[in-house]
Amino acid sequence: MARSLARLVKGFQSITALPAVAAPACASLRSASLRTMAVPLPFSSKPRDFSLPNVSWGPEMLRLYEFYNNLCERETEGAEKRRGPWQRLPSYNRSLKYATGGVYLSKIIQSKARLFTRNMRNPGAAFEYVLFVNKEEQRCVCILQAGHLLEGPPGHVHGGAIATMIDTVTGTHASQLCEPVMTANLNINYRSPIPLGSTVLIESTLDRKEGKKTYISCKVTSTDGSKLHTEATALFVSISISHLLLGG
Ligand SMILES: CCCCCCCCCC(=O)SCCNC(=O)CCNC(=O)[C@H](O)C(C)(C)COP(=O)(O)OP(=O)(O)OC[C@H]1O[C@@H](n2cnc3c(N)ncnc32)[C@H](O)[C@@H]1OP(=O)(O)O
Repeated sequence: MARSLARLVKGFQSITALPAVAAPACASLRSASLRTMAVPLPFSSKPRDFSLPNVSWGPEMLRLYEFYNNLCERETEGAEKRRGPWQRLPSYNRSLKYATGGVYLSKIIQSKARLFTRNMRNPGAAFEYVLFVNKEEQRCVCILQAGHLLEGPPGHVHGGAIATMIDTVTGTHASQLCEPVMTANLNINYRSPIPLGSTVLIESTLDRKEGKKTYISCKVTSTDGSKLHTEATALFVSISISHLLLGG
């Protein structure tokens, strides 16, 4: 147990040493940058990246994915590929498992733990989404296809499912800007229902940062932007790892 905890602490130290990226999101970024540096990988076997296209994605979801994915790379005059203004964020269902030492924590806490939004086995049944971040503009865009298990009012998406996605998008965005964070406050105005099975855009923008506090605004719209479905504001507070381990 003592050795496990030591490895765990070491693992978290290596994760939190990364600037401006939350632990789950930084896993892939770290592995990518470390791979190019030929340093031993701190992460275990290949996790499934849930934010890549699968058979359940409809034409609108795929079209928007291609649109933002193309903005992740730009071609220079010499046909050389360079990093574009946007970056796709990979997404895993076991955040802890893929960080050094995290596997021990996931055993200590609960080995069956899975990220809420990524725990459906059936592709397309619930939350199908991909996030892109634009660090220059300090904004995030999520393309969401809402599956049939998310029903609230007949034929429409449950308000709690919408809140979950807003929390996920704004929380991921805040995590990109500072250390690990937790949601302190989330205010939501539901303006028009979201048809079940439809694809929508969730856009998050940074309002301001004040010390430990990050304020973010968010809106959910139809993919052509003509229909506003939901508006929200969120406050995230930076936390230390001990806040998670010791419960605040
Ligand atoms: C891998 C994929 C990633 C997906 C992302 C998913 C994101 C999901 C994020 C979540 O859902 S987190 C889960 C839901 N949130 C919680 O369970 C948080 C529970 N609350 C806490 O743990 C603590 O209350 C909290 C960390 C939010 C704050 O505790 P602290 O002790 O760190 O803060 P503190 O009390 O020192 O306050 C710091 C500042 O924040 C302010 N503050 C704290 N809570 C507030 C609040 N609720 N409303 C307004 N202001 C608040 C507080 O007034 C103060 O302002 P000042 O610095 O100006 O004095």
